Amino acid sequence: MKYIAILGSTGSIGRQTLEVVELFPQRLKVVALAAGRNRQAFLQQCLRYRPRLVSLELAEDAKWLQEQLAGCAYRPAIHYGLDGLITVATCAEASLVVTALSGAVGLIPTCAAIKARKQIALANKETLVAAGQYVSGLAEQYGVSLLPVDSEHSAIWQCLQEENRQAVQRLLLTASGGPFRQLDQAALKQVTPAMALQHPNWSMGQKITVDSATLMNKGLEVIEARWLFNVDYDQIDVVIHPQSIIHSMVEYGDGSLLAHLGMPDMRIPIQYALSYPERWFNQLPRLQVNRLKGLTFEEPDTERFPALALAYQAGRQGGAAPAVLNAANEVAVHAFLAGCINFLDIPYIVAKTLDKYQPVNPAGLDEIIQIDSWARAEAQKIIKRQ
Ligand SMILES: NC(=O)C1=CN([C@@H]2O[C@H](COP(=O)(O)OP(=O)(O)OC[C@H]3O[C@@H](n4cnc5c(N)ncnc54)[C@H](OP(=O)(O)O)[C@@H]3O)[C@@H](O)[C@H]2O)C=CC1
Ligand SMILES: CC(=O)[C@@H](O)[C@H](O)COP(=O)(O)O
Ligand SMILES: [Mn+2]
Repeated sequence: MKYIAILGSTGSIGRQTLEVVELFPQRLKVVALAAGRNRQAFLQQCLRYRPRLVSLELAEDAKWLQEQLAGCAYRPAIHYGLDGLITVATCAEASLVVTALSGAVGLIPTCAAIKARKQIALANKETLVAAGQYVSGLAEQYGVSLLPVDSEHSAIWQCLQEENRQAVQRLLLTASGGPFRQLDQAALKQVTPAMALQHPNWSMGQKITVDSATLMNKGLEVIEARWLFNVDYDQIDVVIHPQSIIHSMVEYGDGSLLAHLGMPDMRIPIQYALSYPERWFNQLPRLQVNRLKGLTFEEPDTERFPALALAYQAGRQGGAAPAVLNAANEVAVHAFLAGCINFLDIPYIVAKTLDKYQPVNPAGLDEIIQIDSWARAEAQKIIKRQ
């Protein structure tokens, strides 16, 4: 039996993780759950999975949950806030923590889980973008594996052969291109949040869906791949593949390309991270290769979608530049969703925040968090000046 804690259980990845848990009741058990503000959904999850330890973002919601469960035989320990996330991430009973929070809020609890020697099923890519060097060093120090959940990274992980690691030439991340792949600059300026939230192939949380539309998601994934697989940026390429059937590829030095194909269904990579090193049978819908109409590929256009180039630039610059990129992007996406800025302002705000940043090599987590806060404040100032 694997005992699991989930950070972000009410979100897209969190809910799909619980679906996978339901497929394997003899093998997976939920022992701790944490969520944000969706207290109704969280209450239902608590009643269904009966984790002993739970947490919500706000104290008032934790109190509300306590009241809802007052008459029940089931009485979990209820926490809240950042301390609550850390408590769930370090839950004594859990051997594996699924990090499914959205944004850099995942960084501190993930580090706490690593220090508590939990295996990490990592969906929260922003953790590795903001602090890739620190987090991968910490994982090595504590002998903890970072098991990829992100579909592209799961694909690469499955195409990497340990005996051939030296022969890897490059990683090829596929990108759908998002809903605006074929729009010109003038049309991009006019797109609304509702349009940006219509991903062509995947149903996901709001932040990552907007990131997919700007191609920032692929930029964050390039940085995530650099740290998960310990490769140089020169060895990571992005190719647009609008069908999202090939989830990524690994090119070897002899000219062989290994690709991972599957339905665009996050339960598959989530299950693999939970089952690893085993591969379990399931009844999920299968990819019918004979029914595919065609798989196509294009170069990404970084003129129309500059976020991808910004992420490569920040990644190559190193130090705290990726943390700045990530923080500014979180603020800009939030402002776009709130209707305060237009779609093209997102990469503009990220670029301007990076311009203001004085390069530093952060000494540790505290400094990374300080720089993250600084970048958020700078991005807000730029938005106010718009
Ligand atoms: N969705 C997908 O298919 C994929 C997602 N990812 C990555 O996985 C991560 C999660 O994405 P996704 O599931 O789409 O995101 P969602 O927005 O759907 O879910 C985010 C989760 O985090 C919780 N949360 C947010 N802020 C806080 C906080 N301050 N304290 C406690 N809980 C909080 C939310 O709680 P609540 O809703 O209760 O407020 C929710 O449970 C992201 O890093 C994303 O990039 C990677 C690949 C695919
Ligand atoms: C499902 C998943 O892993 C997402 O990160 C997805 O890849 C987003 O799609 P894009 O390829 O459009 O960024
Ligand atoms: Mn992905």
